[in-house]
Amino acid sequence: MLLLAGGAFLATAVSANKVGILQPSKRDLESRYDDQLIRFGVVLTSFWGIVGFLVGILIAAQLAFPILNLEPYLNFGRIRPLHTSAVIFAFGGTALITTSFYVVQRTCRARLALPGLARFVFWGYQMFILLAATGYVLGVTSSKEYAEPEWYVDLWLTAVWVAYLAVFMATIVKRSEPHIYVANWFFLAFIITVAMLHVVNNLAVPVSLLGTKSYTLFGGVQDALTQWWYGHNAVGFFLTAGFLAMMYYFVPKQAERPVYSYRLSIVHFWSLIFLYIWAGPHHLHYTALPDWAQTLGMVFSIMLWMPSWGGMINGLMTLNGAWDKIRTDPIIRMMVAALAFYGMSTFEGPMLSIKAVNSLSHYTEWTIGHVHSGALGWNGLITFACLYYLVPRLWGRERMYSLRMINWHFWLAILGIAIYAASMWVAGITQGLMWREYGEDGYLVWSFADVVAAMNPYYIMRLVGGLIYFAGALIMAFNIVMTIKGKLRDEQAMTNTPHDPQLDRPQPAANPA
Ligand code: HEM
Ligand code: HEM
Ligand SMILES: [Cu+2]
Repeated sequence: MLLLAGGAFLATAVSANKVGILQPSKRDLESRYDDQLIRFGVVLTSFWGIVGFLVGILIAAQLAFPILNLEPYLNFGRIRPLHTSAVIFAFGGTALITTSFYVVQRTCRARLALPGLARFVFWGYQMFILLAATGYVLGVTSSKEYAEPEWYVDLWLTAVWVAYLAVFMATIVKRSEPHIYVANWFFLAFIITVAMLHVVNNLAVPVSLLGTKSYTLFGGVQDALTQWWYGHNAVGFFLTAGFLAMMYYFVPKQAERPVYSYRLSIVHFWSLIFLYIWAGPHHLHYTALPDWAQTLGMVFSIMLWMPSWGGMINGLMTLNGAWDKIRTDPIIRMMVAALAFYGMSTFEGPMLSIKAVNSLSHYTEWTIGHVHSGALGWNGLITFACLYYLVPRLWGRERMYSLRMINWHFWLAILGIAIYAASMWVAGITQGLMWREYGEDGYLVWSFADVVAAMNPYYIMRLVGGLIYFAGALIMAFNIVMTIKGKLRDEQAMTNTPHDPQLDRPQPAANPA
């Protein structure tokens, strides 16, 4: 409450003083598009990424070295949701709002509608992040995974989100381009579905008006089903539909090719949307949920493989005729890797949803490996690539400060993901097999504590993978700062046979850098 009051005070002060954070700046009023929020968004996305990865590293270290559980504010139970919210909602959410405001203006050839409300959306969402994060550290939680914020934060986010829908829709309505490009379809599906999921899953009765505690409206297995209807579709519409929207704009742009198949994009859009909504019960296999509902979740998950790969194929095939760019353009290479990880995790997901497989994988680190091959590989890499696309354009620079640093970022990220995912896959399958191993006398061979101890080396490996991934993100942050400052690193081209016109500049004979 104090934070809200402080935020409102700050907002009033800032807008009264016309600092230009809450109003379009002069530069943006004169330019064709309203890009002020997008510049803030690019910086904040990088910032939240670094924060979120750092908290991920902290909890990874806590699992490897339990002595790092610092009671009460920094114990694992409070910091884990801080990590998941920081990466999904702060890093991912800011990236989505930022890119959606950028993309909708370009593809509609219209300025952002309702500029005042757009500023409320942007800064109000940052306020939501602060409200949620402070709550977690203080032990305020609704205990619903990925929906941990308590009722007062939920209400605030509802207001912000309705405004977001209004700004986005109004911009589409006033478009001067008759066609609504497919990226906007995906963004709209993301905004509308997240609104529905958020409102229904967070229906709750507060205990008191001035207290933080509330109780959910649902009970028992209904609560579990509502929660995973939400949780699964948070993956489907936040981490997938929204990021596919980014993919559909930035991959063709960077590749300088039209999207491979417009028809495929429409077909996989509608099938993705209709199938995702039903797959949630795969999170509740072998629970009190009726068996038919579990099977339903499994069947829809397996069908989901196809529209998912439809998106991957459409993205990859957009490079038709420009495949050499993978060698010459590190941003394209990052996009291709992101799509490959999207394909991998949407193959693994349907497999995990098969009940026989899930009986081994559920509750194990395998799930964590699956999550991070999607999160680090797909969401992380596609966001980094979009940031690299945006920064030079938003600040009017020729290119990023250093292309070679993008290359370093790429390889560090790939190495980090490989170590993270591989260690979790091995850990998870080991864990699952140890839990179910019977001896000849019919007793379980391993006690629970034995299995915990067996995980330790993998936890340390995962920590190393996370640190490497993080190092790549630090290089990106440095690269972005230098680009914004207007610096250009004098460096040799990535290859001697350049394709990208940006690389066609005459190169010095020797490498002075
Ligand atoms: C340096 C990078 C990262 C590290 C070191 C890291 C580490 C971790 C750790 C240690 C956990 C807890 C695992 C457990 O309880 O067994 C976790 C959970 C999670 N992380 Fe990350 N993470 C990183 C990046 C990300 C990113 C970028 C995202 C999403 C965009 C993400 C999403 C999640 C989610 C959704 C969970 C919960 C998984 C579940 O409950 O099944 N993480 N992470
Ligand atoms: C066709 C697509 C996908 C299907 C069918 C699918 C299916 C599954 C299944 C069966 C689980 C394990 C449930 C359990 O045993 O508890 C799971 C967990 C998870 N998946 Fe996926 N997955 C898909 C794609 C993705 C992608 C692309 C991402 C991330 C970008 C992702 C993020 C997650 C997360 C965060 C969890 C952990 C939820 C939790 O327990 O906290 N999934 N998924
Ligand atoms: Cu799911």
